[in-house]
Amino acid sequence: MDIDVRPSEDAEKYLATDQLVWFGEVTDADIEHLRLGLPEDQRFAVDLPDGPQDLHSGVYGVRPMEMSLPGGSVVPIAGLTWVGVHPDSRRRGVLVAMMTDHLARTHDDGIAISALHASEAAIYGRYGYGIAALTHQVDLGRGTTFTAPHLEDEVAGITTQLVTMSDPGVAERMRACQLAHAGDFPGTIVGSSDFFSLMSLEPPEQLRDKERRRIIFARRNGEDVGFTGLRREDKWENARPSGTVVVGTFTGGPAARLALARRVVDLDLMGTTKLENIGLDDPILGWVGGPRGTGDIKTWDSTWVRLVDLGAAWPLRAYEADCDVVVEVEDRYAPWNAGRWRLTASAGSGSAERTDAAADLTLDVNVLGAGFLGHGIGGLLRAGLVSEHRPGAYAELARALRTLVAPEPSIGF
Ligand SMILES: CC(=O)SCCNC(=O)CCNC(=O)[C@H](O)C(C)(C)COP(=O)(O)OP(=O)(O)OC[C@H]1O[C@@H](n2cnc3c(N)ncnc32)[C@H](O)[C@@H]1OP(=O)(O)O
Repeated sequence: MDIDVRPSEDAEKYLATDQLVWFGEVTDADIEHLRLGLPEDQRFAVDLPDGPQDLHSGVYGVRPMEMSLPGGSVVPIAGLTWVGVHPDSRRRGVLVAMMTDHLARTHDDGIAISALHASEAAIYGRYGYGIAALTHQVDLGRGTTFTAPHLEDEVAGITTQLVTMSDPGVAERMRACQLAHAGDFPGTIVGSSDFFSLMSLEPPEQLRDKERRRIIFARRNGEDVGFTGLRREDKWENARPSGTVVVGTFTGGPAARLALARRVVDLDLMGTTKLENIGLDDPILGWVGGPRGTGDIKTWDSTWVRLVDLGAAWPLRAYEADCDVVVEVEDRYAPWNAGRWRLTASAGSGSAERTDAAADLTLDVNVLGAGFLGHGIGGLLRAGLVSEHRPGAYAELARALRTLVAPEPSIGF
């Protein structure tokens, strides 16, 4: 059955479908959330002929965003989000139709990369997305000490400033800071100003007993040089204050991050600091002497990347090692990518050209997405997810894609 995917012109129906999938009721705040979160022409829907009358059978949306790549370029990407299929329409191919539509539209719009945060691990690999950045969630005790002798001079010049997310100008300051540091932290996703304003929308029914999100800026010579977001949760145990401060992504250079980390483990009346989004090579683990210098530590997938246009995407980033490999790319959902490519990297620059030469490797396009931000993919050959026809060819490709430092996890979107 051919399933038609069209722009949704009915914001309330779109929202109500999303809220059914994500178990909520539509409120005035959700309408504002949708307005800030998704441009009107980036909301798409399916209405199956025998589907629900009052709701869509499926919805998805795209946030126009930017992402930094190895080498420092910051490029436009399609941020796939709000994917949901009505419970009565599940497992009838609605998602397949929506993903096919998304990839074709993104390609037609000249955007080479799509990215997302997945709700479940099993959904997006088949559509060509690979796990391109991992994230740690790390618990730290009150007053954890951080050792970084070669940053101390720089940290001494940094002060911190606590503000509330909804204070005037905060969203703009956050975006400016993120953009300024994105190039040094490949994998950073930079949202539009609306995206940051969206984060300050915290209606009472969502907050319940939580405090509003606060932002701490790191400042040097009167300028912002970094920030992080936090929310404190109040708790008393045996007459002692033992609250938890939940901290989001750190933005800024290493010295700003150190100043911010020291600040968030030293908040009055808190017992534990939960860092929710720390990259695999984040300096935090070095500062505390390794994983046993923390409390609980967990690892999850962060950004999933999809090369929508392989030929256009490959030269957008820089490469730390050379390679020259012929790859047979399997790509069921973006057939314009499928087939044989000569992928090269030389003196930092990449080029992707069509070729008839014999293939050195056969792999799904999701493998290239997984490696595109610099995350190590060498293990996928051992895992049997790549087929190698010329010994050593995969090592060449994986070394070229890998960066010295693992990519930055991104803020959820
Ligand atoms: C970027 C984001 O927005 S992430 C948010 C994703 N949305 C959600 O998790 C909301 C809850 N879930 C849903 O709405 C739906 O179950 C969806 C969107 C995940 C899947 O929609 P469906 O229309 O049922 O998927 P569809 O029928 O097209 O199935 C496509 C294939 O994916 C498989 N699949 C779909 N969902 C899952 C899943 N959660 N786990 C494993 N496999 C899955 C199907 O089995 C099918 O496989 P097949 O081709 O081998 O038969």
